[in-house]
Amino acid sequence: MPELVFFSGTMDCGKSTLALQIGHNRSARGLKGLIFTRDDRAGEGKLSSRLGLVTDAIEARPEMDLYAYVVDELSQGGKVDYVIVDEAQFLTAEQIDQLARVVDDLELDVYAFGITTDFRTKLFPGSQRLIELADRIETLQVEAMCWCGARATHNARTVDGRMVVEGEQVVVGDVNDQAAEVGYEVLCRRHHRRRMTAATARAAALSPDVLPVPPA
Ligand SMILES: Nc1ncnc2c1ncn2[C@@H]1O[C@H](COP(=O)(O)OP(=O)(O)O)[C@@H](O)[C@H]1O
Ligand SMILES: Cc1cn([C@H]2C[C@H](O)[C@@H](COP(=O)(O)O)O2)c(=O)[nH]c1=O
Repeated sequence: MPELVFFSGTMDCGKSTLALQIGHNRSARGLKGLIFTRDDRAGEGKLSSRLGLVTDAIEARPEMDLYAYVVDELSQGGKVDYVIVDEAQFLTAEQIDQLARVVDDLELDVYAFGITTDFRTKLFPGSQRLIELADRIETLQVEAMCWCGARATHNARTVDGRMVVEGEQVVVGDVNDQAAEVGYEVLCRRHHRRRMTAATARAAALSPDVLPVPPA
């Protein structure tokens, strides 16, 4: 039975790597997939992993009808056995409905990869619709970690090194990019709530207020 599967997790937990692996294993068996993405860090029409692998992909612009695209491909004699979508959080709710239609009417598996919540802990529209419609939601097994060692469950945004909780929902960026004005860091919920990034935790540990006081 074909499925709409949502592989979700924080930033930097291996989603794009898994997307590339699923595509690789299927193409090794002669299957042909369509790969969509939107706003990958590597640029337009690319699906890239931090492990260094990158592949060409179809840029899923907001106005694009993904169901119609797959139907067009098939009616022009193209072979499509499955569909992969990376950065699925950026898709519109309508586009997720179109993906569900690809599964139900064209009987193709659709594997969607994305983060669920933004830097304010609010759902992205694409992720919300995937949670509503997916046959299966898979949490990535390689867990990203907060600086405290706990499993990272939330994505924080930093601007000039300081964690922020207001701003545009979409700003393409990366974790561990010291040079960028806007950066990201994955945190556990406790430290996201306290707005405590690795840098602020380090600064607090060095502050005289929390240094052990020697006995008088
Ligand atoms: N130098 C490295 N050696 C081993 N694994 C790495 C290295 N750099 C990144 N990774 C792995 O790649 C993961 C990020 O993969 P990626 O597919 O880009 O994540 P996502 O798409 O979820 O943001 C990291 O969690 C880590 O497991
Ligand atoms: C939390 C958050 C992230 N983004 C952007 C930053 C990256 O470009 C992508 C996530 O990519 P990854 O492969 O999962 O690392 O999303 C954003 O625009 N807004 C946010 O709140």
